[in-house]
Amino acid sequence: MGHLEIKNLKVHYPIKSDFLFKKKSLAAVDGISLLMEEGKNYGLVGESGSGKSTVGRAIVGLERITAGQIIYEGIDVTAAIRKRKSPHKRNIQMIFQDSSASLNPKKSIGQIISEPLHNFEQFSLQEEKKRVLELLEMVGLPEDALQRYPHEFTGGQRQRIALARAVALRPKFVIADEPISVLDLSVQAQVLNYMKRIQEEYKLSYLFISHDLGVVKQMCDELAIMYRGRFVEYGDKQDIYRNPQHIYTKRLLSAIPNLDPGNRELHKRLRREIESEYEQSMASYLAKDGRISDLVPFSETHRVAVKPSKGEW
Ligand SMILES: Nc1ncnc2c1ncn2[C@@H]1O[C@H](COP(=O)(O)OP(=O)(O)OP(=O)(O)O)[C@@H](O)[C@H]1O
Repeated sequence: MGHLEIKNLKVHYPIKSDFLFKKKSLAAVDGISLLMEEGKNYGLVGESGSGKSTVGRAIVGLERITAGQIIYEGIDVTAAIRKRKSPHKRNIQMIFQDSSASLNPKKSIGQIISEPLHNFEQFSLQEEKKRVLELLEMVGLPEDALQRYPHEFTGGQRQRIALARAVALRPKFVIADEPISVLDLSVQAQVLNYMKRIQEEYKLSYLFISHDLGVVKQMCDELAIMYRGRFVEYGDKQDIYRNPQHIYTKRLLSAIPNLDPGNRELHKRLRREIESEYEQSMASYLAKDGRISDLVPFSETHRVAVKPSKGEW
């Protein structure tokens, strides 16, 4: 079984400093590690600005890494993955949130989907067309989509086109960065269904990036909760939903709208825990005249024990 490992990844962006000669940087990702096994799905969840997209982009080689390693099948690909035609790219692909930016408006759907095939396969024209049609069918689009352009499709259809392009080379890992967050609810479910179906067929793994714990619940086996460039909690999905350890995770969970009736009790419990933790930290903050950052102890990563799960959450 293949695996993709991220080891102590850091991505720091240089920022302007008030002082001459003093360089400052923003730690968008500040030392995260994750081991992804082929066939399993992973969720990366956090608020806007927590560093999720930067992690995804770094894994596929779109960011300059400050420190750390990307290891695929035991091989350090950190430098190689940054090259446009790196052979590792065929196994690690990405879908972006905004399809109007990620699909070139000047290229037809046929050209867009066949691009990775051009770069990595030695197909004849006929073979290439056959494969593109196969991919279109997989994402539920008609043959005549081949000659049409991205603006002629809805947001949901464009994400399906992006999905077809991402899986054209049968990659082992697909990083999906908020792939459905700008779509209507009914369309969201449709795109997720195509993603699931393709996963079953290709046995690939998704790293599903989202700000919404409700969405990743359907898609992932394991979850990492990210806050200010670090993981504050990592573990089995069921465990995290049933028994979140970190106050930040509790806050994200308690913010999920429309919880099923069975989970209202959990909601209430989380709210009580959040209030009590907040009061405690406020008391200790006032007692020792600490810094604001002492208010909530966000620095520690909680590992949730992986227990056998009893039924769906
Ligand atoms: N190219 C860049 N240069 C400087 N700072 C950046 C750059 N890209 C991202 N950042 C900053 O890094 C931090 C993390 O950004 P990132 O986009 O990874 O977060 P995110 O959790 O994916 O949020 P969102 O869901 O809003 O995209 C933010 O503070 C952002 O402003």
